[in-house]
Amino acid sequence: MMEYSNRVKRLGLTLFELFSEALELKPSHLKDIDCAEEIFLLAHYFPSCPQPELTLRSSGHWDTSFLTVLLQDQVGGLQVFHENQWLDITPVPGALIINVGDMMQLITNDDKFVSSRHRVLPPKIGPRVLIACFFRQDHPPGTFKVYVPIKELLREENSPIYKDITVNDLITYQGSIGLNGVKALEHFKL
Ligand SMILES: O=C(O)CCC(=O)C(=O)O
Ligand SMILES: [Fe+2]
Repeated sequence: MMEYSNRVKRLGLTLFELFSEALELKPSHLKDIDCAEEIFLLAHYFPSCPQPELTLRSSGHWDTSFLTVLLQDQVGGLQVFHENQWLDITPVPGALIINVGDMMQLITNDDKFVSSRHRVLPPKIGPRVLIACFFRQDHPPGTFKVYVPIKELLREENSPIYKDITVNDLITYQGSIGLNGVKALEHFKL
């Protein structure tokens, strides 16, 4: 697990460089504001479900991270909401899935990167195993960094859309409303 998370952290450095360049910022910009600094790792185990139609699907949600790196096995079940429909993210051996999270949307001020809504269907044939690495701070309370839209991305017609918040503000609010199809980031709109 340590080896894997170290490799994901290394991958994160490259991803945040590419995202910085896509935003026409200097390559180290997102790293310099500590987006790549920490990961929170979750290992999911979904037991097989003989009658998935009788269960609740894991609700659609948006990750609170800057970016999330997912490693899924061959069982599948992940779906992303795109153009008003749920699309299967079919497993590809050896491939990772990168999700844009709410903190990335916040710092880019809705300009280029919007967090992806996704959900997971229960596996008919399982179990399903998935490792999720969230690039976000995971600190003791009170030590979270406040994030603001990146000023280089703000133009006259593009003033800040969100309040200045920490990822903990998002996580706490999301925890209070649950995964009920409401995007936590919306709550922090100015
Ligand atoms: O199980 C999956 O494929 C996705 C898990 C997920 O979305 C999450 O942990 O936030
Ligand atoms: Fe997620």
